This record gives sequence, C-alpha cells and structure tokens, in this order.
Amino acid sequence: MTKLELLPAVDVRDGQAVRLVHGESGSETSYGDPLAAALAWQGAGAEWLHLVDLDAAFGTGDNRARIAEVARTMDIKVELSGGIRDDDTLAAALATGCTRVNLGTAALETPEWVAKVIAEHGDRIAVGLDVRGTTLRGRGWTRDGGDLYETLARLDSEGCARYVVTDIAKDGTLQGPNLELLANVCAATDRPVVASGGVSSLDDLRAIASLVPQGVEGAIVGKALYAKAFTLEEALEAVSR
Ligand SMILES: O=C(O)c1ccccc1N[C@@H]1O[C@H](COP(=O)(O)O)[C@@H](O)[C@H]1O
Repeated sequence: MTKLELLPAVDVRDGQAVRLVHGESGSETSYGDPLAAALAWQGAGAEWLHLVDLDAAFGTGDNRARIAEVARTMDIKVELSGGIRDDDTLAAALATGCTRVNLGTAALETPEWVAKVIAEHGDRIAVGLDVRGTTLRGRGWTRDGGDLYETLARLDSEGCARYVVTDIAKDGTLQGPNLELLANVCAATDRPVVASGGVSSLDDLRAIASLVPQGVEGAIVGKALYAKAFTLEEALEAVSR
C-alpha cells in the first residue's frame, strides 16, 4: 500500500517559525529560527517541508527573502504557500526551486488567473482549501470565499492537480484531524488530498493513513511536532506500513 507522506510545517511570521491556533493572528507561539526548524525536520528524515509565509497570507508584510533562503537550502521537497496571488509572487515562489506552491486566496478571488497558472504549471500548483464547516476562507482565513464543493468542482474541471485541505476549527488545536471532512473531499474529487489541521498523536496519523486508499496522499504536521507530542522519526515510522 502507498504510504502517507508527512509534511512537517514551518510557518513564518515576523521572521520567526511560529504556530497559530485556528490560524488567528495574535495567537502565535514562537519556535525560533525558521531555517533551523526546517533543517531539523530534514535531519530527522522528512521528505517534504510545508513552508508558509504567514505575513504574506495575512497581508501584514512578507518574509519572502527568509522563505526563499529556507526553500533554497533544503535538499528535500518543499511546498510553499502564503501570499502567492499574482504573476510576480508566483514567479518568485517557483524561482526558489520549491517542488510546488499552494494557492489559497487566489483560488477564491481570481479564479481566471488560477485556471491559467494551473494550465501553465500543472502539478507545481496545488490549491489550499481552508474551510470552516464547508465554507472556504481566504485572506488569512478572515474572509468567506464560497462553498467548498462548488469550488472543488470548478478546480477539478480546470485540471487542478491536488488539494491541501485544512479544517480551520482544528488547526493548531491538537484536537485530532477532521476525518469526515477528508473522506468527504476524497469522495468529491479524484485528485490527491493533503490533510492539514489537528494532528495530535501517532494514532491521528494512522487514522489519516487509513484514508490513503480513498485519496489522501499526505498530512501536514505542525503543533504536535513543536510541542513534542511525538518525534518526526516516530511519525515516519508510524506511517511507514
Ligand atoms: O497555516 C496557517 O496556519 C495559516 C493561518 C492563516 C492563514 C493562512 C495560513 N496558511 C496557509 O496560507 C496559505 C494561504 O495563503 P494565501 O491565501 O494564498 O495568501 C494556505 O496554504 C494556508 O493554508
């Protein structure tokens, strides 16, 4: 059976690696230098890094130079997100050598542009479906952006290669993933899904891994790693079979 990919997260705000609760600005816990965090996950055996520019996502500036430095330094695959909303920000993100980018707000606000870049860049483009219930949220998760399943159908028809699905109510809470949401999204699309939000234990990772046959490809792990609920080595071992 295909194993679940794990993507340890490094979210950068004001130059620091941070974790938020429910994605709320102001709820940051700081974990220091983002490059040190990324190198630690790489050293522990990660095959992927999920790298987010939170200031760019919130519209409070950006960490573009720092993010580019991290992305360029990694030997592993990098999924890059936050504030990638137009040709310039997309070109800068892709120029870091990241494996793929994850578009959020743009998929809600500028669908024609997203359709164009999906056509141009194929599987280097993923779309982040950040949801409360079944309502999508953009601009740092502060604004409603339409219905999850209508948007998913549109993006599917445009050839979107993969989705990163975040339950905002779970994100940063260590309360367990929303398995029902993940199963429902997998039932609605034949594209791979990366799960995000709520992972708190190795059992949570095993539960997400049980959805691999339905289309879940990977899981983003943030707070649980920083809070040392388990090590990345233990997590990789837990999903290796
Ligand atoms: O990851 C977070 O905790 C987060 C919190 C609040 C807003 C965004 C967050 N992360 C990711 O940012 C991109 C969306 O950025 P944009 O809308 O394209 O500018 C997306 O991957 C979110 O999951």
